[in-house]
Amino acid sequence: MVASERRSYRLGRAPGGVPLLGNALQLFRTPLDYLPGLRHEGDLVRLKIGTSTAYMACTHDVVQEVLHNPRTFDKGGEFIDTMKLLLGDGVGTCPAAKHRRQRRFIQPAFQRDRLDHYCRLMHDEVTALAGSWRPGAVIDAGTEMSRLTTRVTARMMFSADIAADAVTAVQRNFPVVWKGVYRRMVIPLPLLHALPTPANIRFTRALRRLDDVIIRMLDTYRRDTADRDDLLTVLLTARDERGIGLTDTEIHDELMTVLAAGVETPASGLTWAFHLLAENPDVERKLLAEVDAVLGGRPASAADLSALPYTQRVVAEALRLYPPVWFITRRAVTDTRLAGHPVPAGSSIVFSPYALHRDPDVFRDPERFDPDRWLPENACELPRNATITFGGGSRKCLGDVLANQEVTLALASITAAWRLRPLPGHRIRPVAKAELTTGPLPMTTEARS
Ligand code: HEM
Repeated sequence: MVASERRSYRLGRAPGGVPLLGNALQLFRTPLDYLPGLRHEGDLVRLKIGTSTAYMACTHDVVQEVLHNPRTFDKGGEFIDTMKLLLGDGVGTCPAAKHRRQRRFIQPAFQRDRLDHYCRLMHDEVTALAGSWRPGAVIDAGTEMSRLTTRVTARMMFSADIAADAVTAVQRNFPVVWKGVYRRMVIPLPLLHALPTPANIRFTRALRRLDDVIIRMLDTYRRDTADRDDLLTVLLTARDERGIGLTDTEIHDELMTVLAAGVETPASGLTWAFHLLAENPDVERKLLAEVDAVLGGRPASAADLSALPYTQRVVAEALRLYPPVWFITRRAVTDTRLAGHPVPAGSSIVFSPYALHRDPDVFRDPERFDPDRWLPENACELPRNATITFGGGSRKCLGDVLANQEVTLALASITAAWRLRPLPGHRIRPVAKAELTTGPLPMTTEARS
């Protein structure tokens, strides 16, 4: 059922637009202050970005209508075109017409039987990371979490013994590439990015090195066809119903997609969780009690997950308040209607998990960090798909279960051994980049006995 069949939905106009720029200043400078307020203007709100028009879906039903009509509201628009520089027609950026095929190829890598293997990788990596810290040191929580999730994702892609160099190369080069792609998304001026500035040279070099790693790994895996528990093996062996496999370019695009989708998002979720624990001592106390009772100081493994329900609620609530993917776009491919209102072909459709998760009509006291809103007896009062942390419909995140496990295991394993304390007087504000980050978050490592 589409939203407009349930009740009538208001079409509004975004406030504060100025000639020529429209609402671009608010959108690019202060999106996290501006977007949540748009729900007061309507369920669907028309925005001007320069000379083009975008429609923001502001309420739950309207967002669901967009997510569940992927052929009408398809991937497209400037952001997606820029992402394609890196991801080509990978599963996350390809149009609906290609999507089912791409998703079928990559889906086996996310099946339950493989998740235990990824949890073992996480166990190894988090043990190594936490073992490298010294009591009383000041670390930047975001940087440390990115290091962790980059290594886990790279090892998920290439598990061969001989792939250690490839994992290191991904760890070195991916952050540079991702930063460069983000710069190209917010400043869509190709000529500027072609200038031989130090940042552009670093970007081109890091991109070339990542491409080289993938070519080298393809070559290695083709020569030695051992059955490996990793993404590259899944992509190399997958066949469609006609027995046709993926081309090298398609494999490249899927590997890059997993890096782009799977590294910084869990790192952001984890970093926010550490910040929120430091700000909410009651929650921290309950979490530490659970972690101590279950783990007794050792790192967590997949078998511990079911015994860590409070930790899982902390993760769900951190991801509600600070969803790493804070802004999502689509493009209307034909003249259509959304929430009962006409939307011309080519219009951008946008929505924000950050704004939607703060809707007081859905979440009581939405700004409050309250893991117990996810207790079954409380969560049953929320509408279905109340949060869109992982999107929805046929383009829902492929790594949703994996990401929840990854963040829960890392949070439990680190808090079993360490308390991360914020530096006195250091204030943070959410920074809306490609992901929603805390910005610099220096924390002192306090060993727990
Ligand atoms: C907390 C961590 C994560 C969050 C918040 C997150 C969020 C999302 C969201 C919102 C989407 C949908 C975007 C849209 O509709 O345009 C998405 C798609 C996707 N995610 Fe995640 N993600 C996370 C972790 C991961 C991980 C760990 C992986 C893989 C290792 C992954 C792989 C993907 C892929 C492949 C897609 C594209 C799916 C498709 O279009 O069919 N994600 N993610």
